[in-house]
Amino acid sequence: MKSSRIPGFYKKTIEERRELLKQALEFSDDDLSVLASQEALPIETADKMIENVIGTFPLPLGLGLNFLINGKDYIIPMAVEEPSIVASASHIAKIVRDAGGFKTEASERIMIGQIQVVGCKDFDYAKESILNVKNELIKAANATYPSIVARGGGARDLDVRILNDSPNSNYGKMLVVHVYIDTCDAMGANIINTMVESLAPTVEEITEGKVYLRILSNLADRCIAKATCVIPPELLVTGDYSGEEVRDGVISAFEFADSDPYRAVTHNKGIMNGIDPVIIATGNDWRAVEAGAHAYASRFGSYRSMTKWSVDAEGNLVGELELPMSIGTVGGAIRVHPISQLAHKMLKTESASELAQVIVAVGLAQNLGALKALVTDGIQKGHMALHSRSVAIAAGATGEMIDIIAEQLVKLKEIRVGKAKELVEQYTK
Ligand SMILES: CC(C)(COP(=O)([O-])OP(=O)([O-])OC[C@H]1O[C@@H](n2cnc3c(N)ncnc32)[C@H](O)[C@@H]1OP(=O)([O-])[O-])[C@@H](O)C(=O)NCCC(=O)NCCSC(=O)C[C@@](C)(O)CC(=O)[O-]
Ligand SMILES: NC(=O)C1=CN([C@@H]2O[C@H](COP(=O)(O)OP(=O)(O)OC[C@H]3O[C@@H](n4cnc5c(N)ncnc54)[C@H](OP(=O)(O)O)[C@@H]3O)[C@@H](O)[C@H]2O)C=CC1
Repeated sequence: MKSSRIPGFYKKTIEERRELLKQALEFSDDDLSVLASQEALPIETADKMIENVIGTFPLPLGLGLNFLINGKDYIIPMAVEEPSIVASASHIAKIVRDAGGFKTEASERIMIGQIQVVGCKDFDYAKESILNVKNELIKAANATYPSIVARGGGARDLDVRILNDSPNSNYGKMLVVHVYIDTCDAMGANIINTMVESLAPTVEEITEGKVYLRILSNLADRCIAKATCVIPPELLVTGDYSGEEVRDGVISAFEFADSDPYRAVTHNKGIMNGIDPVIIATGNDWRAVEAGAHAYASRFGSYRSMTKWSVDAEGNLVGELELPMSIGTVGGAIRVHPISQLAHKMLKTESASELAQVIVAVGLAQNLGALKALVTDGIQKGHMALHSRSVAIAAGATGEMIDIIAEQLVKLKEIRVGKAKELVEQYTK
């Protein structure tokens, strides 16, 4: 990779952008041929991916630029329908790049499989009995999936919880076995589910209870990725706003989100604006990551901000984002969807852990992009200017008319479909 810093990329034509991408990634024409194809996901492939297929649903694929993470350049593929997300991520990545880039780290990648047991005669005895044969159960789980063990992963540990133990509980008492599994570079749902299903009969026998659910948990709190950035205030100057004003506004916005779930949910939606498009472009399961991220944001008892923004002793703005990141670089649709294969090739990540770290860095950038706009000019200025093109299309503009109508809407400060329809009518008269 040469550099992810490609100034004015957005002002080029699509052909010119592809050429610049080819140069930046040192790709051949063949590498990018899937982008030029009218049918990036062949219908025959789509028909094998899900059920009752009648077509495909294309999304725009844009590039998050300027990302420097742990000293390495990344061009970030982002599949998303909403305007201004890609621009905003690139905008903040450019600022953070000048501040030395994002720093990231990740925990080991341990996912959780759950086995639910009900109707035990003695729950404490059942728990003790499972823990007494923990090593045998781990061995048995690994025997059902030798290939993941050969790759250096597999079941590592096991734990037992008793739920609804209090006499005042509304629900029946149940025992839940947690199997902790290293799924290597796979998200691992199928690996985990195979393992916990295989253990179920033995667990029933030992606990003298009935097993119902045998499934992974999407609260992947042992599969964590964390990104940080430290930005001097002079890099945050925006129009007439000083860097210190922007920094303090961002911190206050964080404190608002961290104190109020009504704000936290919008703040966190802004973070997922960055995360989901990368998850989708890389063929990963965005429902799994979304569910895990929001549950993790509630881990201290109320729903709070996923990010943390503070000031350090030198007056720099410090941003942090830590999230469960149950993604893979293999498995699921990753090697099936041609665009996802290209996305992985573009990212050049060497492991699922590295990809997880890139994704949280994009989430952190996206949050700052939104907060910086919100504490200065407001969200409408940058966002609506870019949204104006979609509004023009929704009003019936086509071809060169789209940009003309969009510009008129921005000038008139009336970016709405009704106004756009009037302008389209005038234009076509
Ligand atoms: C839109 C910007 C970036 C403009 O911001 P700007 O200051 O006008 O940008 P600039 O002209 O100074 O350009 C700086 C860099 O930004 C990028 N950039 C700049 N323009 C483009 C473009 N057209 N296409 C692609 N990239 C663009 C590009 O990398 C460029 O560098 P260059 O290439 O020139 O060296 C800014 O206003 C912004 O970040 N706004 C926030 C947008 C946002 O957050 N959108 C999300 C949708 S709103 C939402 O859903 C979430 C929310 C807001 O509710 C969350 C919350 O409440 O917390
Ligand atoms: N609640 C949820 O989130 C659920 C999600 N799902 C879905 O499950 C899918 C993900 O499951 P997952 O088990 O990851 O996918 P797969 O079963 O498709 O793929 C994982 C397989 O890839 C192979 N593999 C090749 N290289 C590696 C490597 N370096 N590290 C790890 N494995 C490797 C392994 O098989 P081998 O060793 O044999 O080569 C492994 O079993 C997603 O599509 C998701 O949507 C399904 C159920 C529930």
